[in-house]
Amino acid sequence: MTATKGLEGIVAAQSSISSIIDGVLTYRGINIDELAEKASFEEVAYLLWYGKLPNRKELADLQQKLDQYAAIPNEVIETIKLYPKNTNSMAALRSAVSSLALYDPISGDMSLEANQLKAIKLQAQLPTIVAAFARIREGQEPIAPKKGVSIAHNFLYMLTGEEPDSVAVKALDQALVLHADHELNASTFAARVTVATLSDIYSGVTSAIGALKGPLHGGANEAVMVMLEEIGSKENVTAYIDNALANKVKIMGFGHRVYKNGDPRAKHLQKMSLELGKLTGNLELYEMSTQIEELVTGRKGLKPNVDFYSASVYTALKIPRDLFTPIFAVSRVSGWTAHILEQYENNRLIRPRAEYVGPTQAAYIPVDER
Ligand SMILES: CC(=O)SCCNC(=O)CCNC(=O)[C@H](O)C(C)(C)COP(=O)(O)OP(=O)(O)OC[C@H]1O[C@@H](n2cnc3c(N)ncnc32)[C@H](O)[C@@H]1OP(=O)(O)O
Ligand SMILES: O=C([O-])CC(=O)C(=O)O
Repeated sequence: MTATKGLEGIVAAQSSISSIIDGVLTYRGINIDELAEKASFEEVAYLLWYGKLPNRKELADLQQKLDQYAAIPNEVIETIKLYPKNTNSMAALRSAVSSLALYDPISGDMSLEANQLKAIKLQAQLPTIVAAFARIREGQEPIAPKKGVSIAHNFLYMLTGEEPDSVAVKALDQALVLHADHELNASTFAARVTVATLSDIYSGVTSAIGALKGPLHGGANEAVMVMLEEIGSKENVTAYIDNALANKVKIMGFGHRVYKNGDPRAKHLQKMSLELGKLTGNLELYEMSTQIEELVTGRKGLKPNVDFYSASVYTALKIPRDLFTPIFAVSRVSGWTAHILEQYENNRLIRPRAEYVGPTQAAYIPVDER
């Protein structure tokens, strides 16, 4: 038995949710480029869960359910108020999402209908949790979700208490579409491993949030912003990148396990970053980012991934840096839950083997003789 480090190239599940074939990403067979231009995030969530785009009535029914479940239990709000104010935002999200299960009377109901409803509840409630956490830590009261608006609109409204402008809503909606699913990435795999024991959907999503938090995965979008802030201005880019590469420091937002010729989502985020930069009259972050891209691609052949330009996009939307990864979770919960439903549909325990490399035939030495 020989282990493959990082399971690179190992096909560990069958799935009909999203595909990456020859560098092209599709959700249920529809090219992400088309979805990014034309679809709303709610349509995409429906597509991921049910395998087809919703008609008007199906979309209206989904919107009605999202409205119905967007408020989070008061007990969850009260516990968020007890979290340390400077706690990590993904740790807060992980804890709050885990606690949702305690107040959901159907959390242990494993029927398909109950699990489909729990997927919608989680999708409705994650944005409310992230916005509530962001306000509570600032000493502000959380804002109740609005009815009849998109998740992107509602999130920006709950964050600020003000009606967001349509450009910001459109940009966030598009970012949510681009982050919704991505085949067997680490957090989705964590979710599938968890529920393959027949544990519940809340356990699966809690595992997934834990996996997304790390900087080699979703946490990279925040790390990109840390890097941009450290660099400070365009004049410093070359020295910073040269120094990082010379010291074998990874440049956040570059490289990918599957894409070797570029991540198809990155170009959409780059375009958004440019457009938002022009609109806000501040192109500094966009220009620094393109300069970094030129250097890293030129020196190492590495291309930006989905996390790279999302940092400047979210900053242009005035979203605090440590909410970038929670926003990734707000989008990816659609994909996680779709994968969890798919796993339940044709389940088998996921239990690979390890290549043992430790000592063999070691003797037990009594404690007083060690
Ligand atoms: C939503 C997402 O999860 S997208 C990914 C987000 N993560 C990041 O942006 C973090 C930075 N990138 C990385 O760490 C990696 O490219 C990963 C984790 C995305 C992919 O990792 P792997 O497929 O395991 O590639 P691995 O880390 O083994 O890298 C292969 C080689 O490229 C180098 N490399 C990979 N990414 C980078 C990078 N961002 N900067 C500098 N060098 C890099 C590695 O140092 C390694 O070089 P070596 O062979 O000389 O040791
Ligand atoms: O697929 C991966 O390994 C990481 C990624 O890009 C994602 O989860 O969106």
